Amino acid sequence: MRASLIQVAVDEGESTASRRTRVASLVRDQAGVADLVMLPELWTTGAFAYQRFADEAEPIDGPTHETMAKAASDAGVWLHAGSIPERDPDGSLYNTSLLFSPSGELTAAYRKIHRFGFDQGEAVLMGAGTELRTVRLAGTTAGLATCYDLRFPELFRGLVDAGAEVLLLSAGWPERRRAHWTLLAQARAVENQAFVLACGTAGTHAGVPQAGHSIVVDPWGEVLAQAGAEEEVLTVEFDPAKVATVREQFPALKDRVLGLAAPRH
Ligand SMILES: O=C(O)CCC(=O)C(=O)O
Repeated sequence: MRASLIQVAVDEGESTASRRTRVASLVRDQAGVADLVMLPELWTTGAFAYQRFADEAEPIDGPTHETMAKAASDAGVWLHAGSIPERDPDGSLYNTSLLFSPSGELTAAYRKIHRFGFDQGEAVLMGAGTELRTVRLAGTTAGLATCYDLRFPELFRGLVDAGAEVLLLSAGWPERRRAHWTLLAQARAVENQAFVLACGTAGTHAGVPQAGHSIVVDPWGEVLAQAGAEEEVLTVEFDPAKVATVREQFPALKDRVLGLAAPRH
Protein backbone atom coordinates (compact mmCIF):
# COMPACT_ATOMS: atom_id res chain seq x y z
CA MET A 1 0.00 0.00 0.00
CA ARG A 2 1.19 3.48 -0.79
CA ALA A 3 -0.04 6.35 1.34
CA SER A 4 0.42 10.09 0.88
CA LEU A 5 -0.02 12.37 3.89
CA ILE A 6 -0.70 15.92 2.75
CA GLN A 7 0.63 18.17 5.49
CA VAL A 8 -1.41 21.24 4.63
CA ALA A 9 -0.16 24.69 5.67
CA VAL A 10 -3.03 26.45 7.42
CA ASP A 11 -2.20 30.15 7.35
CA GLU A 12 -4.58 33.03 7.92
CA GLY A 13 -3.78 34.74 4.60
CA GLU A 14 -5.63 32.06 2.62
CA SER A 15 -9.43 31.82 2.54
CA THR A 16 -11.17 28.54 3.32
CA ALA A 17 -12.58 28.38 -0.21
CA SER A 18 -9.22 28.81 -1.88
CA ARG A 19 -7.55 26.34 0.48
CA ARG A 20 -10.26 23.80 -0.30
CA THR A 21 -9.63 24.16 -4.04
CA ARG A 22 -5.86 24.02 -3.58
CA VAL A 23 -6.01 20.92 -1.37
CA ALA A 24 -8.39 19.17 -3.80
CA SER A 25 -5.80 19.69 -6.50
CA LEU A 26 -3.06 18.22 -4.27
CA VAL A 27 -5.30 15.18 -3.73
CA ARG A 28 -5.80 14.80 -7.49
CA ASP A 29 -2.02 14.91 -7.98
CA GLN A 30 -1.89 11.63 -6.02
CA ALA A 31 -3.61 9.69 -8.83
CA GLY A 32 -1.36 6.74 -9.63
CA VAL A 33 0.99 7.68 -6.75
CA ALA A 34 -0.96 6.59 -3.67
CA ASP A 35 -3.75 4.17 -2.74
CA LEU A 36 -4.59 6.17 0.38
CA VAL A 37 -4.36 9.93 0.86
CA MET A 38 -4.66 11.68 4.23
CA LEU A 39 -5.36 15.26 5.25
CA PRO A 40 -5.03 16.89 8.69
CA GLU A 41 -7.54 17.93 11.33
CA LEU A 42 -9.70 21.04 10.73
CA TRP A 43 -7.56 22.17 7.79
CA THR A 44 -10.36 24.40 6.46
CA THR A 45 -10.39 26.67 9.53
CA GLY A 46 -7.34 25.67 11.60
CA ALA A 47 -7.67 23.58 14.76
CA PHE A 48 -6.94 26.58 17.02
CA ALA A 49 -9.13 29.12 15.17
CA TYR A 50 -11.92 28.62 17.69
CA GLN A 51 -13.72 31.83 16.73
CA ARG A 52 -14.22 30.47 13.20
CA PHE A 53 -15.78 27.12 14.12
CA ALA A 54 -19.39 28.30 14.39
CA ASP A 55 -19.29 30.52 11.28
CA GLU A 56 -17.60 27.95 9.10
CA ALA A 57 -19.24 24.79 10.41
CA GLU A 58 -20.85 22.72 7.69
CA PRO A 59 -23.14 19.71 7.58
CA ILE A 60 -21.56 16.34 6.81
CA ASP A 61 -22.70 16.69 3.19
CA GLY A 62 -21.48 20.31 2.92
CA PRO A 63 -18.85 21.91 0.65
CA THR A 64 -15.85 19.96 1.97
CA HIS A 65 -17.72 16.68 1.45
CA GLU A 66 -18.63 17.71 -2.09
CA THR A 67 -15.11 18.82 -3.05
CA MET A 68 -13.32 15.90 -1.43
CA ALA A 69 -15.69 13.20 -2.71
CA LYS A 70 -14.95 14.44 -6.20
CA ALA A 71 -11.21 14.69 -5.57
CA ALA A 72 -11.17 11.08 -4.25
CA SER A 73 -13.01 9.74 -7.28
CA ASP A 74 -11.00 11.82 -9.76
CA ALA A 75 -7.78 10.48 -8.23
CA GLY A 76 -9.17 6.96 -7.64
CA VAL A 77 -7.83 6.91 -4.07
CA TRP A 78 -9.09 6.19 -0.60
CA LEU A 79 -9.21 9.64 0.96
CA HIS A 80 -9.14 10.36 4.67
CA ALA A 81 -10.17 13.98 4.17
CA GLY A 82 -9.13 15.07 7.66
CA SER A 83 -11.78 16.68 9.81
CA ILE A 84 -14.32 19.47 9.41
CA PRO A 85 -16.20 21.54 11.96
CA GLU A 86 -19.48 19.68 11.51
CA ARG A 87 -22.85 21.24 12.31
CA ASP A 88 -25.35 18.58 13.28
CA PRO A 89 -28.98 19.18 12.23
CA ASP A 90 -29.74 19.83 15.94
CA GLY A 91 -27.29 22.77 15.86
CA SER A 92 -24.42 21.23 17.85
CA LEU A 93 -20.87 21.23 16.52
CA TYR A 94 -18.49 18.28 16.23
CA ASN A 95 -14.92 17.81 15.00
CA THR A 96 -15.69 15.17 12.39
CA SER A 97 -13.36 13.22 10.10
CA LEU A 98 -14.58 12.06 6.71
CA LEU A 99 -13.28 9.06 4.81
CA PHE A 100 -14.12 8.51 1.12
CA SER A 101 -13.77 5.44 -1.08
CA PRO A 102 -12.02 5.63 -4.48
CA SER A 103 -15.46 6.05 -6.06
CA GLY A 104 -16.11 9.09 -3.89
CA GLU A 105 -18.57 7.53 -1.45
CA LEU A 106 -18.47 8.59 2.18
CA THR A 107 -17.43 5.36 3.91
CA ALA A 108 -16.97 6.63 7.45
CA ALA A 109 -17.46 9.72 9.58
CA TYR A 110 -15.74 9.87 12.97
CA ARG A 111 -16.60 12.47 15.59
CA LYS A 112 -13.52 13.23 17.72
CA ILE A 113 -13.99 11.70 21.14
CA HIS A 114 -11.41 13.64 23.20
CA ARG A 115 -11.89 17.39 22.76
CA PHE A 116 -8.90 19.60 23.36
CA GLY A 117 -8.77 22.78 25.45
CA PHE A 118 -9.69 21.73 29.01
CA ASP A 119 -12.37 24.28 29.88
CA GLN A 120 -12.05 26.42 26.75
CA GLY A 121 -11.83 26.27 22.95
CA GLU A 122 -12.84 23.03 21.28
CA ALA A 123 -13.68 21.42 24.63
CA VAL A 124 -16.55 23.84 25.20
CA LEU A 125 -17.50 24.70 21.61
CA MET A 126 -17.86 21.20 20.26
CA GLY A 127 -19.69 18.09 21.32
CA ALA A 128 -17.81 14.86 22.02
CA GLY A 129 -18.09 11.86 19.76
CA THR A 130 -19.07 8.64 21.46
CA GLU A 131 -18.34 5.96 18.87
CA LEU A 132 -15.16 4.35 17.63
CA ARG A 133 -14.83 3.96 13.86
CA THR A 134 -13.02 1.33 11.82
CA VAL A 135 -13.14 0.94 8.04
CA ARG A 136 -12.16 -1.88 5.71
CA LEU A 137 -9.93 -0.39 3.03
CA ALA A 138 -7.39 -1.72 0.55
CA GLY A 139 -7.35 -5.18 2.17
CA THR A 140 -6.79 -4.00 5.74
CA THR A 141 -8.77 -2.48 8.62
CA ALA A 142 -8.13 1.13 9.50
CA GLY A 143 -9.09 2.76 12.80
CA LEU A 144 -9.77 6.50 12.96
CA ALA A 145 -8.59 8.99 15.57
CA THR A 146 -8.07 12.75 15.79
CA CYS A 147 -5.25 14.81 17.35
CA TYR A 148 -5.70 14.92 21.15
CA ASP A 149 -7.05 11.33 20.96
CA LEU A 150 -3.37 10.37 20.51
CA ARG A 151 -2.89 10.84 24.27
CA PHE A 152 -5.50 8.23 25.19
CA PRO A 153 -4.18 4.68 24.68
CA GLU A 154 -7.51 3.06 25.57
CA LEU A 155 -9.11 4.53 22.44
CA PHE A 156 -6.50 2.83 20.25
CA ARG A 157 -6.88 -0.44 22.15
CA GLY A 158 -10.57 -0.25 21.39
CA LEU A 159 -9.78 0.17 17.69
CA VAL A 160 -7.37 -2.77 17.79
CA ASP A 161 -10.00 -4.91 19.54
CA ALA A 162 -12.30 -4.00 16.65
CA GLY A 163 -9.70 -5.33 14.18
CA ALA A 164 -7.63 -2.24 13.30
CA GLU A 165 -4.20 -2.86 11.82
CA VAL A 166 -3.60 0.65 10.51
CA LEU A 167 -4.31 3.65 12.76
CA LEU A 168 -5.09 6.89 10.91
CA LEU A 169 -4.76 10.07 12.93
CA SER A 170 -5.50 13.55 11.59
CA ALA A 171 -4.13 16.37 13.67
CA GLY A 172 -3.46 20.07 14.10
CA TRP A 173 -0.69 19.54 16.66
CA PRO A 174 1.21 22.58 17.95
CA GLU A 175 4.97 22.96 17.54
CA ARG A 176 5.31 23.53 21.29
CA ARG A 177 4.54 19.86 22.01
CA ARG A 178 6.20 18.31 18.96
CA ALA A 179 8.30 15.95 21.09
CA HIS A 180 5.08 14.41 22.50
CA TRP A 181 3.71 13.97 18.96
CA THR A 182 6.58 11.82 17.75
CA LEU A 183 6.89 9.89 21.01
CA LEU A 184 3.15 9.14 21.26
CA ALA A 185 2.85 8.11 17.59
CA GLN A 186 5.64 5.59 18.15
CA ALA A 187 4.15 4.44 21.46
CA ARG A 188 0.71 3.82 19.91
CA ALA A 189 2.38 1.81 17.11
CA VAL A 190 4.50 -0.31 19.44
CA GLU A 191 1.86 -1.04 22.08
CA ASN A 192 -0.79 -1.90 19.47
CA GLN A 193 1.58 -3.59 16.99
CA ALA A 194 -0.05 -1.54 14.25
CA PHE A 195 0.92 1.01 11.62
CA VAL A 196 0.35 4.61 12.69
CA LEU A 197 -0.14 7.25 9.99
CA ALA A 198 -0.37 10.67 11.63
CA CYS A 199 -0.97 13.70 9.41
CA GLY A 200 -0.63 17.16 10.93
CA THR A 201 -0.69 20.74 9.71
CA ALA A 202 2.07 23.21 8.89
CA GLY A 203 1.96 27.01 9.04
CA THR A 204 0.71 29.27 11.82
CA HIS A 205 -2.91 30.14 12.56
CA ALA A 206 -4.52 31.87 15.54
CA GLY A 207 -0.98 32.63 16.72
CA VAL A 208 -0.17 28.92 17.16
CA PRO A 209 2.78 27.60 15.10
CA GLN A 210 2.00 24.07 13.96
CA ALA A 211 4.35 21.14 14.44
CA GLY A 212 4.21 19.61 10.96
CA HIS A 213 6.41 16.50 11.15
CA SER A 214 3.66 14.15 9.99
CA ILE A 215 4.84 10.64 10.63
CA VAL A 216 4.38 7.02 9.58
CA VAL A 217 5.45 4.35 12.06
CA ASP A 218 5.48 0.59 11.51
CA PRO A 219 4.20 -2.05 14.00
CA TRP A 220 7.73 -2.48 15.38
CA GLY A 221 7.92 1.23 16.19
CA GLU A 222 10.29 2.13 13.35
CA VAL A 223 9.69 5.52 11.77
CA LEU A 224 9.20 4.79 8.06
CA ALA A 225 8.96 8.45 7.08
CA GLN A 226 8.62 11.84 8.71
CA ALA A 227 7.90 15.23 7.15
CA GLY A 228 9.61 18.50 7.95
CA ALA A 229 7.97 21.62 9.31
CA GLU A 230 6.56 23.09 6.07
CA GLU A 231 3.71 22.06 3.78
CA GLU A 232 4.70 18.76 2.23
CA VAL A 233 3.32 15.58 0.71
CA LEU A 234 4.84 12.63 2.54
CA THR A 235 4.55 9.43 0.51
CA VAL A 236 5.40 6.05 1.97
CA GLU A 237 4.99 2.44 0.93
CA PHE A 238 4.22 -0.24 3.50
CA ASP A 239 2.78 -3.72 3.74
CA PRO A 240 -0.18 -4.03 6.14
CA ALA A 241 0.56 -7.80 6.33
CA LYS A 242 3.52 -6.87 8.56
CA VAL A 243 1.01 -6.38 11.38
CA ALA A 244 0.11 -10.08 11.41
CA THR A 245 3.79 -11.06 11.26
CA VAL A 246 4.78 -8.83 14.18
CA ARG A 247 1.78 -9.95 16.25
CA GLU A 248 2.65 -13.59 15.57
CA GLN A 249 6.39 -13.31 16.21
CA PHE A 250 6.05 -11.16 19.34
CA PRO A 251 2.55 -11.96 20.62
CA ALA A 252 2.41 -9.41 23.45
CA LEU A 253 -1.20 -8.51 22.68
CA LYS A 254 -2.16 -12.05 23.70
CA ASP A 255 -0.70 -11.47 27.17
CA ARG A 256 -3.09 -8.71 28.08
CA VAL A 257 -4.70 -9.08 31.48
CA LEU A 258 -8.14 -7.51 31.40
CA GLY A 259 -10.36 -6.38 34.25
CA LEU A 260 -7.64 -5.84 36.86
CA ALA A 261 -9.08 -5.18 40.28
CA ALA A 262 -8.53 -1.75 41.86
CA PRO A 263 -5.77 -1.67 44.54
CA ARG A 264 -6.89 -2.34 48.12
CA HIS A 265 -6.07 0.33 50.71
O1 LIG B 1 -2.53 17.14 22.88
C1 LIG B 1 -1.93 18.08 22.36
O2 LIG B 1 -0.85 18.48 22.78
C2 LIG B 1 -2.51 18.78 21.15
C3 LIG B 1 -3.95 18.46 20.94
C4 LIG B 1 -4.60 19.38 19.97
O3 LIG B 1 -4.02 20.36 19.58
C5 LIG B 1 -5.93 19.08 19.46
O4 LIG B 1 -6.50 18.03 19.75
O5 LIG B 1 -6.46 19.92 18.68
